[in-house]
Amino acid sequence: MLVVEDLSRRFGAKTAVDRVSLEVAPGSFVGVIGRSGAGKSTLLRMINRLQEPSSGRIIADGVDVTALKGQELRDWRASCAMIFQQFNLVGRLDVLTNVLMGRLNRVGTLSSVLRLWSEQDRAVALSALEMLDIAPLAAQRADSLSGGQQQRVAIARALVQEPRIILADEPIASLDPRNTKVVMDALLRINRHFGITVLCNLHSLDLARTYCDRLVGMAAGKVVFDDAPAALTGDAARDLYGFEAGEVMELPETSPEPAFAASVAAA
Ligand SMILES: Nc1ncnc2c1ncn2[C@@H]1O[C@H](COP(=O)(O)OP(=O)(O)OP(=O)(O)O)[C@@H](O)[C@H]1O
Repeated sequence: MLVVEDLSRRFGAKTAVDRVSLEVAPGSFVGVIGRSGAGKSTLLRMINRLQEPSSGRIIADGVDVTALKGQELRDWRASCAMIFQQFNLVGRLDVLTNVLMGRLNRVGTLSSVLRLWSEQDRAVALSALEMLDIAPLAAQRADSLSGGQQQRVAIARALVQEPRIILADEPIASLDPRNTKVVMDALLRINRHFGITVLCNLHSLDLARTYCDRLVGMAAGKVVFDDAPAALTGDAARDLYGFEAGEVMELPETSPEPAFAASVAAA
């Protein structure tokens, strides 16, 4: 269980995240939604400790993550892998090497400097690429791939870290609709297959309702909605997004269809 307790982050006079408390069950697929500037990225970055909280705590399976230092902090970062909008691959390196970078915390310093990967590490990386249907691209330079392919490489790199949690910060924001579906399907597949908890910042409410089994809505740093996607009625979306609501979702006249994720789980 991941527990966020009364977590805040201030930047000068601005409170980006304001006393957020959440409990995230293992294996869930949680969408974090809200207007630009609501505090979604700052929340995810604090969970990974890329950003230090101003106050509050993050507890993972009873361990106070906010107090971790040194190797324990590095281990925590490896166990909650981040996926970014801009993929963050090394463009001049091939796909397999980019994926192997996710194993860096598991090999010795010398091996990592010399990039001496074991056969086992290569096998793990290749199987992650197979899981994401991009194994034939293993030898290609990362910068020769499409955006959707690059994001799948980034997900494979996250997967070989053997994380408990994946924190995806607007992972599809720079992708076209076809690649958006491929990448969201890939995240859902690894969530269901490995039971990895996914926290995913999403701008599109329609995508959030389609893929997530819980939605956390943020406004001005606070959690203002926390419920199943089916509870996100047009009125709730209007409360969350105000006049922008029509831009981020098809506003339903009645209750929305059950989430795709729920129907997959029930099948
Ligand atoms: N490093 C920083 N320095 C100063 N202010 C910051 C910093 N990071 C974030 N903020 C501010 O904190 C608030 C929340 O930002 P954050 O990026 O978490 O929002 P968001 O919901 O992820 O937005 P978006 O959807 O646009 O990414 C914003 O007002 C932002 O300008």
